[in-house]
Amino acid sequence: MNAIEINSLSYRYQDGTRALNNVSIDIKKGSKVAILGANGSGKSTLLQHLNGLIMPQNGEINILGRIITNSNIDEIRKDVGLLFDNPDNQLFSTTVYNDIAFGPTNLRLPKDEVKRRVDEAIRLVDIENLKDKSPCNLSLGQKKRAAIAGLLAMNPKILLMDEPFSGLDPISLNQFFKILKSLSDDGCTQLISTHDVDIAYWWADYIVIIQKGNIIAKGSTKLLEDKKLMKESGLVRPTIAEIFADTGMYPKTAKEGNRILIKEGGI
Ligand SMILES: Nc1ncnc2c1ncn2[C@@H]1O[C@H](COP(=O)(O)OP(=O)(O)OP(=O)(O)O)[C@@H](O)[C@H]1O
Repeated sequence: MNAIEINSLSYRYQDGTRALNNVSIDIKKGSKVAILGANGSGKSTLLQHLNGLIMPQNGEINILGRIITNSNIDEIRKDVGLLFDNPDNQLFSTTVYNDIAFGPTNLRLPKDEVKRRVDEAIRLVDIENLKDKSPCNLSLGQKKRAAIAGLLAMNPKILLMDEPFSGLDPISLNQFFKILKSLSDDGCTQLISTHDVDIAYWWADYIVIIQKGNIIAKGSTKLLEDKKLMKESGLVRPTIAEIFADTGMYPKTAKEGNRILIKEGGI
């Protein structure tokens, strides 16, 4: 069953910029999707359509069995969380705690359920020490974590993340993927927009490559091994794919590559 079906979606900004051209994508429930493309290729515009921040001009979007319209978008948003590339667009309350509580409070959940969800999100993202601070006074990485906690407190069925890795240190990044893994185990469908082919290669189970608003390829992570396609899309092959090119071996991470070298190379 598909979580998201995008059919012939096109979008032109008011100044005439054509940001999406006839985009069609089906995304299975529970899948991990990386949307890759050069700067200005249309990744953010596409993600913003999926929670109704931008409404379709042409074409339609079906989210968990409902075609997005002005009348059902508030309902649909309860199931779809969007992590903005700039967390300043997401954080606006006086304290981190209130910010995380904003979404579940708006759902009119009982107070003790709001508190339970906020406490759990704070624990998961490990920002206990920041909960009474003003979001304006946080570092970029801390803001990102607070914004992620706000989304987690909404229990989204679909999580959209626009460039989520920027500003996260290696420990936070590791922790971020652990959170995504546990959400994924619960069936949450996840979409990430990124230029990071290395992460997309090991993390994703479905790849969408977009160029100047057109989908030029979609499918398995094998696409990222295609040197010509990567060049055409303004991307490069993942480092590990480059190292193992033409060897008939396809490790996804440095750790897997190292294991192969020790085994095959007799190191
Ligand atoms: N508000 C806007 N008004 C006019 N044009 C816009 C607007 N927002 C984006 N665009 C244009 O739409 C196109 C797609 O932009 P978008 O932000 O979706 O790309 P992106 O792939 O997310 O880029 P990046 O990787 O740089 O974040 C670009 O040509 C951009 O200049």
